[in-house]
This record gives sequence, C-alpha cells and structure tokens, in this order.
Amino acid sequence: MRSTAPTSGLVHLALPKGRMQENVLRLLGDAGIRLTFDKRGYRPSISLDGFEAKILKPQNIVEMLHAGSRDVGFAGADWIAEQGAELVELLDTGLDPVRIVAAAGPECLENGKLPARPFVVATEYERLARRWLDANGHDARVIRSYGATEVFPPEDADCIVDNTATGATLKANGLLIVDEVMRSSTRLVAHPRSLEHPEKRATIEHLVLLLRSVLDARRRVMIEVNVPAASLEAVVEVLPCMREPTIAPLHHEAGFAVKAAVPRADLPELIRAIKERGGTDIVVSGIAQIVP
Ligand SMILES: Nc1ncnc2c1ncn2[C@@H]1O[C@H](COP(=O)(O)OP(=O)(O)OP(=O)(O)O)[C@@H](O)[C@H]1O
Ligand SMILES: O=P(O)(O)OC[C@H]1O[C@H](OP(=O)(O)OP(=O)(O)O)[C@H](O)[C@@H]1O
Repeated sequence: MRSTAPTSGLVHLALPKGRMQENVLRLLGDAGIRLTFDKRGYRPSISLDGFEAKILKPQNIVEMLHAGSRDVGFAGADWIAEQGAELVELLDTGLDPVRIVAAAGPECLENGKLPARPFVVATEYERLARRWLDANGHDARVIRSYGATEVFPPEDADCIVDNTATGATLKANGLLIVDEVMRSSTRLVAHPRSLEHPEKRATIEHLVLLLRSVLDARRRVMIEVNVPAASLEAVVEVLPCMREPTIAPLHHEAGFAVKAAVPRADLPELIRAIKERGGTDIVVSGIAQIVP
C-alpha cells in the first residue's frame, strides 16, 4: 500500500458500500455523474473527467484516505472521529443522519442514570465510547462488538454506545437512550496532501461544486407569481430569494411576473404571505442544480 497521497493527476475516489451507498449514488447521479457497474465489480467507471472510483466499506474509506492511498471519499463523521483520521472535510452532505448514543435497559439504570458502580459497555466505537466514559467520569470496561450491539444487555453488557437512525432497534431491544455521544452524517472528505496538488485540487473542487449545487437545489424550489403593479414591492419584500428576484412585465401592462428560488421550508408561510399581498397564479417547481 502507498504511504503517501498518489502523485499522478488522476483523483482516486472512494464510494461507500452499504447503508450510505444509495444516497451517495443518487447525489452523484443528480449532479449528472454517471457510474457504470460491472456485475459484482467494485470498480465502477465514472463519467466525470479526472477521476477513477472504487467501492469500499466506509470504515476502510477512512483508513485509506488517512493513509493517502485514496484522495477523496465519502464516509460517516462517526468513523472519521472514531479513527481519529486527519482529513479535510469538503462537504457535509447531511445524508443518512444518525446519532451515536449511549443506551441501557431500565434494569441497569438508577433514577434514569447509569450506575456509579463499575459497568460494562459494548460498542463498535471503542474510541468514542472511551472518550465519552472518561468525559463523564464513568468507571467502565469496553467490549468491542461487531454488529448486533443492542442485544448485549443485560447479560453481556450493562450499556451500549451505538448508532441509531429511527430508534427502532433500540426500542425492539428494550433500551433507553441515556446520552448522545455525537451526531453523524455522510461527509465528503479528502487527504490533505491531495489538495496541495494543483491539478487534483481543481478536479476535486469541481466535484464539490457539482455536489453542492445539487444539495442547495434540493433545499430550494422555484416560485413564480403574477402580481398587479400596485402590489409588486409588497410581494418582493417577502420573497427570501438568493439575490434579487427576476421581474418581467406581463402583456398589456397587466402587472408583473415575479420569479425567485426560495427555501422549500419557507413555502407554506410564503404562499400565505404572497396571497395576502395580492399575488396570484402561483407556480412552484423543482430545481435540479444551483451553481453560484
Ligand atoms: N441507519 C443506519 N444504520 C447504521 N449505520 C448508518 C445508518 N445510516 C447511516 N449510517 C452510517 O453508515 C456507516 C456504516 O456503514 P455500514 O454500511 O458499515 O453500516 P452497517 O449497517 O453497520 O453495515 P453492516 O451491517 O454491513 O456492518 C456509518 O458511518 C454510519 O453512521
Ligand atoms: O435506529 P435504527 O433505524 O433501528 O437503525 C440503527 C441500527 O441499524 C444498524 O444496524 P444493522 O441493521 O446494520 O446491523 P448491525 O448492528 O449488525 O450493523 C445500526 O448498527 C443500528 O443497530
């Protein structure tokens, strides 16, 4: 294995196998980046110039990026922290959010808290668990689990440190959350030396621009509304657009058409405010990409 970042201009990209794969591939696809897979092959061809891609488990992606044999890749913030990898975060995609929590069965808890006596913690996240235990002054022994961590209590451990998304697995195993250790989501990260290589840096920055444009677009919608001349300023005032809205005169001086990309989350209040201010014929449509 190489011990430093690859030196040719080709960027070595690591894509996740497992949980995070679907959303990462959809993000790339929405950015117009096509991946072609061979049956059971882990080296898809990628349509974006300057890249070659390989599929790895997220935990290995962190290792390979830290070692410098891959330049850039997708991994969970949890495993980056767990491995103490010194990587540059290029993008928090916000995809596949999870919480890393400490949880225990009611029989282990004293007034809803972990006991003062020494106890046993099962976890895949040894470093994160140890740090959390020390920070909270707990006296505990850590057992390394390899999945199915929730089944350890009460016989094989008192408590667990594990990730949770919907909470269904904790509930099904009768475990209660006692603390949150960290929050995690899918990040795009790079080996620091890969960003010192001018050609690679430019290639990587182009990828980041494309992906960010999709993530930004997902948070916004395009709203178009017709406004009588007398209401124009009142409607424009409530539009939280990116710069200034586009305003076009309607035929026969029938008012104006106003168009703006607005945060999707603001839409319910915005529609009410536009109607109150005299806007009509509101059309809302999706946006594929927003490139600044
Ligand atoms: N619902 C989820 N459950 C587990 N991990 C998730 C979930 N959503 C995102 N992740 C993230 O996926 C990464 C681990 O991916 P991986 O494919 O190894 O998950 P896994 O379900 O534990 O896989 P496996 O069961 O094959 O070990 C971690 O960074 C984790 O935070
Ligand atoms: O909060 P939830 O939506 O229930 O999801 C979280 C659970 O899913 C994952 O387990 P997975 O099914 O991958 O099995 P594993 O524990 O063997 O990795 C993870 O390790 C949690 O156990």
